[in-house]
Amino acid sequence: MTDLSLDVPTPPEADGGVWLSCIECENAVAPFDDVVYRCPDCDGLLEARYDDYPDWSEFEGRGVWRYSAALPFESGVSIEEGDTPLYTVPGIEDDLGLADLRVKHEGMNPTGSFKDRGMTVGVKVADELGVGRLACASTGNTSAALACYGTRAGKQVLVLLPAGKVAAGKVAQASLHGAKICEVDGNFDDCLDVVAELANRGEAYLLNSLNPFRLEGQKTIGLEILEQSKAETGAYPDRIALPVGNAGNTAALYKSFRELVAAGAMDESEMPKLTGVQAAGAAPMVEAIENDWNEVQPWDEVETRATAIRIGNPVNAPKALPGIRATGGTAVAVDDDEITDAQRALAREGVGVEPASAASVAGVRKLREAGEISADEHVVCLTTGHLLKDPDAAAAAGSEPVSVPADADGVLDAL
Ligand SMILES: Cc1ncc(COP(=O)(O)O)c(C=O)c1O
Ligand SMILES: N[C@@H](CCOP(=O)(O)O)C(=O)O
Repeated sequence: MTDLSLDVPTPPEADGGVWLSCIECENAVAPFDDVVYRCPDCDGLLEARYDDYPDWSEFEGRGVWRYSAALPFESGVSIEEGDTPLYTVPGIEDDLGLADLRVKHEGMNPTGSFKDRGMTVGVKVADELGVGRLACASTGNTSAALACYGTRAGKQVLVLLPAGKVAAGKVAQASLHGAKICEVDGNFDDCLDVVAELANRGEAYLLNSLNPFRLEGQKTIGLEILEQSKAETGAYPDRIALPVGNAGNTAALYKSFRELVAAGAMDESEMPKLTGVQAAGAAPMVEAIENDWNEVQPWDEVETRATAIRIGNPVNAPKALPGIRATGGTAVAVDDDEITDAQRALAREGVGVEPASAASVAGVRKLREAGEISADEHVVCLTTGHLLKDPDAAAAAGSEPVSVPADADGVLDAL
């Protein structure tokens, strides 16, 4: 398995101190001469590489672009993404018996998910490349963010969704922000195959997390968690638990840690343990970690209430599996009822999330009960999308309204 080294030779044609390198064969590919998503030699995944890596002193401003010294550009197509809250959740923290538990709520981004961080960078790259049509496959959030940022940049946006499997709020967002929506008779993985073929034919620029520049934006989640945790608790977290679908965030957070280590800004031993959580009905990454496999075996049939992570073939697994292992983390599967319980618990702390997001908290509960997380740990759970993304799931997890007559006594009688 690859060690995801950042120490690869700079290609002579690298422009502006950033280029792409294959994580498998370390072949360097100049970024802007060509539109590439995989290594032309071995089909491996690509990662952005830089001449040098910044330390904390080089970051200034707010949001994603605070970290521009670690990104391919100074600025992008922005609507003030990032800078999301790191909430305390004292009720859940007590219940789980943890020294410190925080929730990094990415649902507070402009379109209500972490995808905005990726799109502000990815759409900027698309603009620099001069491409006209942007496309993605999506379980919903990627399509909402791409529609929003792509349209703002004046691009045509095409999104492929698995028919009947995307939450209502997300389809509404993609539609109103101006995307052309195609509903595919297949699951997310089928949609990604189709959109990848369109991209390879040159019909569209792909902005799923297979695009390494999108993950550069998502890297800022890791940088922000570390900075906020240090400021608020005096230390980096011991562990970051996150829901896993296509495994882009796991890959991106690990890259943010590796770059800080390369800059001498963090010791390798300080990297938080990356802890991936999947829905039991879509858990190929968990299967690979549990069996110590170097590759995931794709699942053809996937099902879960957490539709955002209803993914059977996580494209970023070759980047994410080493991240989980190198940080001493793990992966765990939770069932749909455990996800809904965690969604309710978060809502009672004032943190409204969609089902996939609640998987992170459900996973920490499971690992804590199994004794795999100790009481003295400082844990951050990533909650990836807002409650209103999936109003049907929220209503089903909440309580039924009661019908009352239009008078005060009638209301009091119903209490
Ligand atoms: C709300 C939400 N949570 C989690 C995920 C999983 O993130 P990743 O694909 O980076 O593993 C997604 C999409 O994949 C999502 O939309
Ligand atoms: N949950 C995602 C699935 C696609 O993942 P991506 O990160 O590869 O774009 C979505 O919102 O569509």
